[in-house]
Amino acid sequence: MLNPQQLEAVHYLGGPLFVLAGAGSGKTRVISEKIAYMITRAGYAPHSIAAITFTNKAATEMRERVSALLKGKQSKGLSVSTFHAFGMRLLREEARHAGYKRDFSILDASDSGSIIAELSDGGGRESLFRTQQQISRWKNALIDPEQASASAQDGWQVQTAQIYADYQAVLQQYQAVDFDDLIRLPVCLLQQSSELRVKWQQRLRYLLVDECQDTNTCQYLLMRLLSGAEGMFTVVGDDDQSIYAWRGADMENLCRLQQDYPQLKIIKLEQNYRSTARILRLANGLIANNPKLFAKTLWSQLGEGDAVRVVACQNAQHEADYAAQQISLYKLTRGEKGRYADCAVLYRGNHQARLFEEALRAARIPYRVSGGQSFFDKAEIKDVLAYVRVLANPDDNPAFLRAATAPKCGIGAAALGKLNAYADEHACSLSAAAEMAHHIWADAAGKSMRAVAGFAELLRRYRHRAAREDAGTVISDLLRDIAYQDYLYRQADSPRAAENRWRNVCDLADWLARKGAEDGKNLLELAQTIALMTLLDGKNEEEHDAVRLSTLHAAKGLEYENVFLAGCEEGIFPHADSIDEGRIDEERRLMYVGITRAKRHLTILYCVKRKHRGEWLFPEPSRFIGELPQSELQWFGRKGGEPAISKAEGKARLSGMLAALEQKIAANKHRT
Ligand SMILES: Nc1ncnc2c1ncn2[C@@H]1O[C@H](COP(=O)(O)OP(=O)(O)OP(=O)(O)O)[C@@H](O)[C@H]1O
Ligand SMILES: [Mg+2]
Repeated sequence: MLNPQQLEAVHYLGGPLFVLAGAGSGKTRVISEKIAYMITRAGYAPHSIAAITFTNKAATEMRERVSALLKGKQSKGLSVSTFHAFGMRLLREEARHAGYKRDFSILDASDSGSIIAELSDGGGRESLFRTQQQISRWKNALIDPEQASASAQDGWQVQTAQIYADYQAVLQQYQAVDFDDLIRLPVCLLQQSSELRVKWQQRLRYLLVDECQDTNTCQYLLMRLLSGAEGMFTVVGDDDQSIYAWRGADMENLCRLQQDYPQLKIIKLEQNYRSTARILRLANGLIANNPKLFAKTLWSQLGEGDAVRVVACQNAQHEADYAAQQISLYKLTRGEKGRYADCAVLYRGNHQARLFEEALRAARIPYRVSGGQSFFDKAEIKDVLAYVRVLANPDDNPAFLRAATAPKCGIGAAALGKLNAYADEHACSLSAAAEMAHHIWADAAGKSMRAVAGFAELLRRYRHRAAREDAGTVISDLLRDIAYQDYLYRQADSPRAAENRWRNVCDLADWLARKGAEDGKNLLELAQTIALMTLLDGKNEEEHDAVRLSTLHAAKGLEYENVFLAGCEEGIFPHADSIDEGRIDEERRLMYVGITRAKRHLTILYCVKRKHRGEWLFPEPSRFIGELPQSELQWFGRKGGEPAISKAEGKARLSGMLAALEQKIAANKHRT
């Protein structure tokens, strides 16, 4: 049952609406319920509604939720996606207005990083990162290369503006866009053409945006352009959970809403349905240390709940073992009802994941990592996807290069150089140059010539098949024809490593087959879908009962019964860079996000000793622990406090528990 404020938000369709509320107050739920209400009661056709979520995973969840609420009524045509996926859809449809083909490639951060590295002369990783960030910032502020150059403040900016101009030219030549373009280009198109604006505004009668505190200026503009002057939208958000300022998200956008839409209605939600009263008091106590943009209160009816534990661990190994052991205990003491998937370990940086993975593996606890190195960043996956990309978009030269060299098919550096020269001279793509192998090499029997012609023929054949046959068949035949498995075994350090990598490739092939069948898309059409999935949340995984290991950033919007906040130490969380650069408020909001993921059980972990670059450091506990209402905390392992269980003791207990669990499972099997 929705509460009166939630109902009001669901029913209000009279103009722009902003639902401003703290964590766990049902903002996301309001969006799902509102979509269902609009379709079943208010006469909106599903295809006239677009909902925007922050991650692909959130979009999947929302889609499922809405279809459950619709109880069989059709939701076909309803768009629930991230800003980037939405932008891609628009751009695909209007590609020619932006000088692109429909099948443009989408480059991820590392692809665009390599292009930028090639365009800039020298400089280390640090300087490349700065350049890439600056270009991204310009793009998000809708500043084009000429404007960037005109407004450059110093030598570095002048140089970077030049790289920006070259970079854009290369993207155009490759028929590729980067992630920023997926929002920027639609915004430019809609700004420039009133015809397109009207077309899209008429098509989308209503827009709903979740997590709007994290939209950047470009995304905000897209929203405004799509919803027109009337502002037919509902946005929901929480200024206390704004954690993407470093990527250009701007809380000012929340204030801008009020200026841009004087008729804006604001509804506040105050009841939290997620967490116990004690967890909420901690969250409220912490965030009170930040300056307030909007005043909010949050209360819960879910009872006081357990004390929140703060555990001083001896070192990072101990921290990981402790979490693993507590998770076993949690599962064991709840019998049938206990699920690993109700537990999450959240941390500030990806590098913290490894020890938890090892500890969970040792304790035979299934887990999933999110927000970490994406599945799609693995070399073998990028290799296979390079084939998919170059099949979909022959102009994608980086994909051509990667595909032509992994596995090696007899095309050496010299041959590639020759191809490149031909492509430059004739202003064509490498794929097109490869088709001309007979012209480029006079000797028809030469090895290079045969290799290049063979590769061109392979691409041609598969391009033809990919447009007609189902994705699964095409990809598995392709893998066989290029002997990719043999290549992995030749390349890898050990057969085991090769086996793992081949398993990843098979996972990808299975997934492509399934996704293709589900969405009715062929391999060429899937290419763009895949590119988008690398953003933020990696591969869409099948849900099964597994502990979630996640960065705090990637945990936004989610909830778990039992949450462990790991590495709460000065330098780690808050992060050393944020301390140096005075970005503590944003780190505090991140801590607020972490605390409010917990429904019932919350454990805060820190290490008194941690190895950093081979040296032992003795970090201070995070200042955020000190800012929490101390009477709500129960300490373990601190001098004079209750001891955290020692490592040896923990291991002994854990193996005892595992044995008991195995017995139980065996007994169950017997019975059935
Ligand atoms: N009226 C209600 N009655 C019962 N449960 C509710 C109600 N509204 C929301 N909930 C539940 O409360 C939990 C939190 O809701 P939701 O995720 O929508 O909150 P949120 O405001 O989006 O949180 P966050 O700020 O973390 O994104 C969910 O489990 C949701 O199903
Ligand atoms: Mg939410």
